[in-house]
Amino acid sequence: MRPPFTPDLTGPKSVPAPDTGGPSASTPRFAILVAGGSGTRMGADRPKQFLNLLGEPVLLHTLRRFLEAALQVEECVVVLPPEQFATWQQLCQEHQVRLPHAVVAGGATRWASVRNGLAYLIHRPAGLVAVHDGVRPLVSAQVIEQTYTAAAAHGAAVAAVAPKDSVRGLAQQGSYALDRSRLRLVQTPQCFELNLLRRAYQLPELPTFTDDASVVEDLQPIYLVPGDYRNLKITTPEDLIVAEALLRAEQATS
Ligand SMILES: Nc1ccn([C@@H]2O[C@H](COP(=O)(O)OP(=O)(O)OP(=O)(O)O)[C@@H](O)[C@H]2O)c(=O)n1
Ligand SMILES: C[C@](O)(CO)[C@H](O)COP(=O)(O)O
Repeated sequence: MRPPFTPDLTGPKSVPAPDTGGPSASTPRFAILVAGGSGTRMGADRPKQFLNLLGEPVLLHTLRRFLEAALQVEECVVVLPPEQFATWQQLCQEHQVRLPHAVVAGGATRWASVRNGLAYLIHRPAGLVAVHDGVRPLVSAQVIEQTYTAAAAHGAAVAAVAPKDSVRGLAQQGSYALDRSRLRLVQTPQCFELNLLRRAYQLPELPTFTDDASVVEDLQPIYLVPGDYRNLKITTPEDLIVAEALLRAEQATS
């Protein structure tokens, strides 16, 4: 694996004193933005994290959400496919990005990318870490804040929303109705005590790991915080159209 590099480090790096107690208001906050995927379902000419969303790459919007709001994120790690480092560096120059972040090489799966991002935080003795999809550029500061706060209280907290549609399970013959009042659609951020997430990511990868909550849940119950229907994951082409509309609406009211 290539060593991590930092395309732009304008802010001073502070190393906090070791934290001996549980999480508190002063617990350091970290963020891992995973953008190591290839965007197969989008079918674009480049990974969807670099697609243009109202003048800026999707990933830059996401980075701003974490670093421009008053969330006190001390260190932000962006995970990218190693062959895309140069693209991101160029985009950062083009858009004059002054947001301090480290860049780390991703892996073959989201799990491997998160694990690599986590490894970058090795020098941090404790804290709270948010894992967020680089392709969820519309996450609000409120959802991020509430997820960090809940993780401080419960160890593991994940943003989620109730399904709006009816839901059916697949059976060998046909399908059957599920009680949607007992189901939630899981989003990111997913926030954890740093050492809990480290322990979870030391276990072997399973095919059932689709997010971080599924990696952690054998070690710690997952607390759900209200997510936001606007916090969509850009996955297929129509998501980009919806994201543009939502962003325009947000800009019009701010
Ligand atoms: N090896 C991987 C795979 C995914 N991700 C990231 O995890 C998030 C959610 O993944 P998904 O939407 O599935 O992204 P892709 O894997 O890029 O898309 P696809 O499955 O369509 O190829 C994205 O921010 C993606 O970049 C990652 O960091 N490393
Ligand atoms: C992490 C996630 O965004 C939560 O909804 C989702 O599980 C990612 O899934 P994908 O298979 O990588 O699209």
